[in-house]
Amino acid sequence: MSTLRLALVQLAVGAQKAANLANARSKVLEAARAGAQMVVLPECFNSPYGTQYFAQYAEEVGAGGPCGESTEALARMAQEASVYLVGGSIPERAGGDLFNTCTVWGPDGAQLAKHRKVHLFDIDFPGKIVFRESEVLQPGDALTEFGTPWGRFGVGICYDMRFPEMAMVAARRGCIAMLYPGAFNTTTGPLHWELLLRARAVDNQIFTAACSPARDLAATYHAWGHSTIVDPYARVLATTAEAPDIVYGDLDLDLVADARRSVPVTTQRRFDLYPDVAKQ
Ligand SMILES: NC(=O)CCC(=O)C(=O)O
Repeated sequence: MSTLRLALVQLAVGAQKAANLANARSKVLEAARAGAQMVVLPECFNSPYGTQYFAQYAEEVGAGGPCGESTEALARMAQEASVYLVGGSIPERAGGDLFNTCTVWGPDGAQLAKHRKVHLFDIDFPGKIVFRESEVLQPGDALTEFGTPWGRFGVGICYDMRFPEMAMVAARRGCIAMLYPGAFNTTTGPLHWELLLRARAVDNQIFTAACSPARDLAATYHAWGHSTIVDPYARVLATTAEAPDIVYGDLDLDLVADARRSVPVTTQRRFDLYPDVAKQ
């Protein structure tokens, strides 16, 4: 189990939820036919991305199995394709609250994890973009990992990748990769998307991957695209532009130990000098 074929489905997401689910299914099956063993879908894969849409597209999301149209579809497609499926994210309704939530499914269709976006995307980039998820969403309150035959994986959603502590804690707990369904935009994407993925990778000597929706210039939010996989040396292993695509990467898992042997920062930390940094 020292190589993993990972696929990121850069999906064209539109206004019809049923069409988004059907399109996701067909791309997950296509990735599986191409040998993918784990597939990642984008942030907000069943709905356009925007605070005005979340309530309309929201569904309940269980922790122990499917309970709405989208999670039922995810469980079925993981099983049909026989892959580990990181099911992007969907707007989740829980009581009176809404969350931005990722679910993870095993090849038998069992639910392995549920992550609610912890850091909400609230920015004001003068003259470029104002976005405030917190106007309609609540933040999650837990970090998320799941186990596979290849090792443990951490999950974050988009803006979560800006917070190094999250990836650092996952790596110190033994995760070999951080996976981020994400939808950066045409302002922050060119500035920071690849930089952040490579930074999280080099700091922690893990793989990182982020899966975006394809860009739709008719939508209210223009996703950056550029779904990307980075290795533990912070090299870009696979990437794409903004059109619908599937990005494949063959992850040589020995590279995690290899990078840590070559540049042994994991054993050289000086917690005596920064004791307030979580030593997990
Ligand atoms: N959906 C998001 O969280 C977008 C994050 C983003 O664009 C950023 O710059 O951060």
